[in-house]
Amino acid sequence: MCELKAVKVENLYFRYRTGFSLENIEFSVEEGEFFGIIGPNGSGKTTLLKILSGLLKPQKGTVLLFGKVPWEVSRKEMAKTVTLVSQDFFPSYDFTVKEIVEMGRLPHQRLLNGASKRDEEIVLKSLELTDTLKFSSRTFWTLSAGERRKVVLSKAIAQDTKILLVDELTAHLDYSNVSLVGNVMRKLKESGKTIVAVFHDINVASLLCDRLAVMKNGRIIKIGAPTEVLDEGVLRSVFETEFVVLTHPVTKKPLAFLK
Ligand SMILES: Nc1ncnc2c1ncn2[C@@H]1O[C@H](COP(=O)(O)OP(=O)(O)OP(=O)(O)O)[C@@H](O)[C@H]1O
Repeated sequence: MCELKAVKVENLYFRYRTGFSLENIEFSVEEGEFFGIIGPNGSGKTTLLKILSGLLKPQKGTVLLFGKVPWEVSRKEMAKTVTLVSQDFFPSYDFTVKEIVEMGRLPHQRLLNGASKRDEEIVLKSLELTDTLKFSSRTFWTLSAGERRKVVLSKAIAQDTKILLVDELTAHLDYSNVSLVGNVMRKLKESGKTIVAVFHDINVASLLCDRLAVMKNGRIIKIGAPTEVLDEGVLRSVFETEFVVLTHPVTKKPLAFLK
């Protein structure tokens, strides 16, 4: 019997009214896999994540998350299956960090019942994991961009979905926080979560991901292990600039540098 894929996309076509389109998108992600998406600005990476999260509906093709079509299940069921850690999270009220992370537990609560002791424990653990517990009583907008990024990730961790979609995992983070967030993602993967993440830093993608997809002009150009994708020829044709690819002396993963 064929095992259910965490993510399965077939023959996907999506077009914005302004003209940009995603075409012939086909890939699948195994449960527990860390799948990275790289590609130039405007190649369609965020649009693809929004489709996977159910925020946008494609005009053609199939999208299945554990066998279910995102826009055909209830919002509550979706919110237990998948979460999108987006670049643009703008709370409309000056919530505290703790209140933001508590929002991640809402899909698990019954109307009027409020937060349980377990919800509280999960919120605290999520804050601890990303080292944001120290900010828990500060309001979201008093934090730096990098600190806010980690809070939004904490909220997603508290939501405890089977799939995490992460747009620009390391944007605004310094080296110690890239390392911290990388370790958090590894722990999530070890606990069985499926992660699909967009990266601008292809070397961080190489170090963290099991497989990578490279996008250009709304199409997937190549999918494979980092060693197959971080190839000088592939990178040159996708980013239209020269690269040199070396091997990380410790992890043996490929690392790409501008020539
Ligand atoms: N809501 C929208 N309406 C119309 N066009 C859009 C919309 N959102 C994005 N686009 C366009 O679709 C294209 C792909 O955008 P998308 O944000 O998916 O690219 P990306 O690969 O994530 O880019 P970046 O690396 O710069 O974040 C771009 O040309 C963008 O201008």
